[in-house]
Amino acid sequence: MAVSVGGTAFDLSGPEGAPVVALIHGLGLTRQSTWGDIAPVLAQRFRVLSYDLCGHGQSALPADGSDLTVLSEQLIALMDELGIGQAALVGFSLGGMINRRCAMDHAARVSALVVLNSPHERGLALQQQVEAAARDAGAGGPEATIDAALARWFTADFHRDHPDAVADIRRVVLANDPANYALHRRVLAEGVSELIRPKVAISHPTLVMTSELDTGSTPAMARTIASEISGAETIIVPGLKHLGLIERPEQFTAPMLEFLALRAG
Ligand SMILES: O=C(O)CC1=CCC(=O)O1
Repeated sequence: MAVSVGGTAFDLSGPEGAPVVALIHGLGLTRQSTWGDIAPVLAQRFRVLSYDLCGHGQSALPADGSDLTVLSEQLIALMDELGIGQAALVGFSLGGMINRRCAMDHAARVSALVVLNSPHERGLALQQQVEAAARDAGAGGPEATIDAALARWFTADFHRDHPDAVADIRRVVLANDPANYALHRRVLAEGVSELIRPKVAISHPTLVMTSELDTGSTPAMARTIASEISGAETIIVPGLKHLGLIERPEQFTAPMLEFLALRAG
């Protein structure tokens, strides 16, 4: 692990000189908890950059508030410091909102996008639920939403067969600074509005994936995201929920590798 001048904790692995793939985790998670099983597989072929979002894991708290622009600039500053001109951006959930913001604001720095289990226009009822969760987190921190989140994120089979893995994720989420967690829950709730029918067209090669049973980043949303990006492909992974990439990482790495091998260079 290393820490950038701006206070971002990161890991860089894989062959020097290979195309760079940057991995962006989701709300309340960390680079290691999200990409621990995936980064080593990608690093057999790509130079892999994974890092902790502002105020998450081992990265410094945001200096002055946060939104998708702050989070996208965090990645660009890290790439600048590491001398990375261009990278394929793989973003999970909130990370899949950050990579879309980055593609709009820094098109030339992005070779391709992989948007994983990431939300889009929610409809009134779901939007109100997500905003209520942000208010609950504002009042009670990650404790207030963790039980509902773990039920939404993992299948009943995974809860039964892998209680230790679920407990690990619970610990990671509960370790968050409460104010920072609530702040980023608001970014997750409110940030989608700037991504719907994007004002700046995204035209990068794009793969959009989600899980069949993901109720917050639904298959319909994935198809809509793809419909707004020219030529984007969509894959729906059967039988999994929001954190399908932790439950069955190979279901995500295989199509990602195939896509990135053709498009990340
Ligand atoms: O809490 C949710 O279900 C949504 C979410 C999880 C990680 C992320 O970025 O958003």
